[in-house]
Amino acid sequence: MTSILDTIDGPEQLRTLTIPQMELLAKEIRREIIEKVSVRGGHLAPNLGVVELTMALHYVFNTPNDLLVWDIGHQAYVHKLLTGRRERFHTIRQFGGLSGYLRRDESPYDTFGASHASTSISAALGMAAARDLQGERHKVIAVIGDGSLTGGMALEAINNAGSLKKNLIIVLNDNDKSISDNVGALSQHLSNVRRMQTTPSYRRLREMAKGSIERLPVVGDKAREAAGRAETSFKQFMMHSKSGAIFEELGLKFFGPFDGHDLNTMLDVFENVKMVDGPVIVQMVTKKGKGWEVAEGDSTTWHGPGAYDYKTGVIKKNAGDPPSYTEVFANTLVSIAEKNPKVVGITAAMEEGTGLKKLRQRFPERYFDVGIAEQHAVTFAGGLAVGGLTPVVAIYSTFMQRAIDQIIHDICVQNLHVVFAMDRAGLVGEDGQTQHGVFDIAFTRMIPGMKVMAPKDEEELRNMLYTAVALDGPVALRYPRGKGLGIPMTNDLHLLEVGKAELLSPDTIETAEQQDVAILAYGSMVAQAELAAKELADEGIHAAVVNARWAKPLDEDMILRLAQGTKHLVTIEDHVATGGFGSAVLELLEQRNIKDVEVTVIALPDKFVEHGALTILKELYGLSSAHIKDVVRAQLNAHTLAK
Ligand SMILES: Cc1ncc(C[n+]2csc(CCOP(=O)(O)OP(=O)(O)O)c2C)c(N)n1
Ligand SMILES: CC(=O)[C@@H](O)[C@H](O)COP(=O)(O)O
Ligand SMILES: [Mg+2]
Repeated sequence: MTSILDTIDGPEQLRTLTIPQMELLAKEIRREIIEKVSVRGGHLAPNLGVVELTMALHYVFNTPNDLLVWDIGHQAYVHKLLTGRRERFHTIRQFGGLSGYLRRDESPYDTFGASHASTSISAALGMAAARDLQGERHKVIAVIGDGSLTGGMALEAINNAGSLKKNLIIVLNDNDKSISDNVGALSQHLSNVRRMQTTPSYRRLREMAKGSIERLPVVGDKAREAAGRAETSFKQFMMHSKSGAIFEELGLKFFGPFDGHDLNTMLDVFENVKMVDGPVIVQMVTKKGKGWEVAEGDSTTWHGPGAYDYKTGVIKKNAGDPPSYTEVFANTLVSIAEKNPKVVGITAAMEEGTGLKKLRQRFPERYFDVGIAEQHAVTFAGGLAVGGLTPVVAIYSTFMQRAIDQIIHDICVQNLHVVFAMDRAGLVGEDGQTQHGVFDIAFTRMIPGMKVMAPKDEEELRNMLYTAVALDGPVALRYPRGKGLGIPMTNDLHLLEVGKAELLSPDTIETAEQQDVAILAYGSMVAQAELAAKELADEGIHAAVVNARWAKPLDEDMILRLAQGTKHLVTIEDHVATGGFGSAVLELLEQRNIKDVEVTVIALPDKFVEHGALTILKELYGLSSAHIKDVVRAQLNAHTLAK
């Protein structure tokens, strides 16, 4: 039997449906998402929560002429299904398939690329300003979550919108959740607004609203018919109620809260809001994970699960996998904090992802979730450091990009002792171009006073964190997404010497200098370098292997000795070539005027790397032992030919 979803090539078909048909479609969309996402994982609960909201938006607004701007875009799967991407939906987050976020090059309905939070209002306001300057008349609608509203950019944009007075509709998708529980005073305020919905005074207002539909601005017949009379009229009251006072004070009109799963209400509200002049905020209350019990019951676990069995609701796990770098980091931080009462941890709304939840559980008073506010997190850490504490700021590499000036201006210029623990460094796989953490060596290494390191495995991560906490001044450390190498862990923690690399093979620097080539590997690339060297030895090619440990300060002595001894260097890192570890090695050779050394830098090219399984991406971009071997052979062949 043909489903309604099968008949939807775009919003124009959606707009021909009746409310009962739309309700059926909502069920089909949920089933489609639950089944397709189960294969490789993805952002499940956020999408189940916005099925009706997305339908209502595309129904009422004339997309893509009216511009719909989603914040983050992790909740845009329904939007994709309704805008001509149903056929390819099963490819989502896979190499060559649909992106898990929004991309302007994927569809004209994706008006603004995203995946980092809190950008939608700024982008939408810019679009509204461009529209007005050019005499155009379309609507611009930003859809932002309650979590994303905690981000500074969103608040900066509201500040700007309140004074610019452009026609702009901001839909607040309020599910009372970030990935974990939402935090902060604004979130608390929204909870209070939501609570009004069930208070007696609200119910009284609702009663009063009955029968006064004639006072509404003109609405389309369909929407009027579809709308519940009480709810539609109630909006009029809410417009001037105190619930959104904080926004009204800033010059925006506030409507809500409304039930974000009730199509009748939403169609009417959006039809009305369309006709309001100036910037407006509409609060839609939704439930993360809506429609699937398991996800509704634990939306944090189901925010972005890996593959799962959609029949049983069990997330697939490989038994016996080594602990992840995140887990090792989190456990180590707790044991360091147990001995050192000055250590505190900061997360920007990522207590699960960074593992900092463990610190919260052990030392709640020494744990700070500042919301999606990376810039604030860093400067807040600066304040903690001035106050005599040792802050460890745990932020994914990609999100740390947000806070480059805070790192420079607030921490490094003042040489404050703050530890930057950058998880998800390197390629992250399915999350793709915006989430790969491939710029952090460059943006930390360039700053005076910063120390920069990366561990070769999870055991070394423990010692690096221990070292970083024990040092003084700013220290950055990066480690990858996913499981460790399965190295047996010791209970000891020991200090690493600053700027000292580890020669892995051969045993002494004197022998290493005599090898055919030296492979200098940074962080998680060390394992590939060791493998390559082992296999090259079978071919009679002898390679020294170095675990670089530090991108700043470099182990200049070791690098120079190997360069001058072997005359062949290969560097490898999971980071862009520009400004990375290899770049640092080249700068050193240039500064010392060493010219007669052949150096090949294996690193990511000057482009945004697409999404896909890590194995595919690493192979494609040469972050593999096979590629190291090819490079070494080419260097040595060229050398032989030149002789
Ligand atoms: C700058 C930034 N920091 C952190 C994240 C990680 N992150 C992804 S989704 C999310 C929660 C967003 O909450 P909300 O906006 O309420 O959306 P919901 O998932 O509840 O629909 C976070 C913190 C991000 N995408 N961007
Ligand atoms: C949307 C977003 O930014 C996060 O949900 C991100 O996808 C999390 O990545 P991890 O799965 O690596 O924690
Ligand atoms: Mg939310």
